[in-house]
Amino acid sequence: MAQLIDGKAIAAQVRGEVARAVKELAPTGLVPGLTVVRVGDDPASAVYVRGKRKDSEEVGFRSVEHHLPATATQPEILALVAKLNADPLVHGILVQLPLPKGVDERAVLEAIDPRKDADGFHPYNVGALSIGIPGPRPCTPAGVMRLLREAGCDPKGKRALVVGRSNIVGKPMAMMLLEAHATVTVAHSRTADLPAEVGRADVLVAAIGKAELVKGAWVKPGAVVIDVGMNRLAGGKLVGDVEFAAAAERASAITPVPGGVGPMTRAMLLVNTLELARASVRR
Ligand SMILES: Nc1nc(=O)c2c([nH]1)NC[C@@H]1CN(c3ccc(C(=O)N[C@@H](CCC(=O)O)C(=O)O)cc3)C=[N+]21
Repeated sequence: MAQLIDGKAIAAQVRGEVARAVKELAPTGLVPGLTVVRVGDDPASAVYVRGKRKDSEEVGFRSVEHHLPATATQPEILALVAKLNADPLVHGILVQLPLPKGVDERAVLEAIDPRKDADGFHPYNVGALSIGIPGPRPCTPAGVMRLLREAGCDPKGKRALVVGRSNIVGKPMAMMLLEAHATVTVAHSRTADLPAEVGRADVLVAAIGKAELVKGAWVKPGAVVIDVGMNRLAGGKLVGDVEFAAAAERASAITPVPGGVGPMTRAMLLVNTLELARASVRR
């Protein structure tokens, strides 16, 4: 049976580290500030943003949420981002995605000052990741790297397979595994033989967004399996992109859903904001 990688517990540990760092900064007068912009009334976004707020307050950040109506126009959103860019108390800005239809997401993400980019989604920071310049990194793949480390898995020299090629998870995940010296393959919806690719992977990161698409029987015995998927079934149950029970019989370690990657995504947002705040006094 596989070792269970407890994302909830590791995320709590990361929050503890961030809280300690915030206390150490207090005498200097620096309080990391995270501002979340939420547009419209997507119920899932409301839940996520509430969670981010709770996390930020727990670690001692200055936490602010701006909620714009679903009818907010792109110029209005850009004006808010410009105001936050200019506010010295704001170190991290997160614009909750997805944005309402008709708003150009790319234009909004590009308008965020890259030095305040809590998600690491700005094209400058995407480029920085690809050539190894330090900076904020996308939270989900950064959380996965931390989970691997905590599970005692060093990707160096291993075959890593990332299933999914999104800008927010798959692509940055591949870059981070490459930086960690893995031999990286990226599979996606047009991959010819996914079971064969999975069968070769020592480290498997599933980020497709389809419930239990990756079958346990495909998993290489002894592999480390990280499941980024969060799929809500009709009955309300949350499942990952990997068939958990069957995969756990073959893997050496595996993340659960929920309680795996999700809590780490939130925790890494705090790490990014702390680092952005620290960098703000160095310039
Ligand atoms: N600019 C931006 N940055 C984001 O990081 C971002 C975003 N927009 N839009 C939406 C997605 C989604 N997301 C989640 C993070 C953690 C959990 C999480 O903690 N999930 C729990 C379960 C929650 C449940 O039970 O529903 C878990 O996996 O254990 C979920 C979802 C961040 N997102």
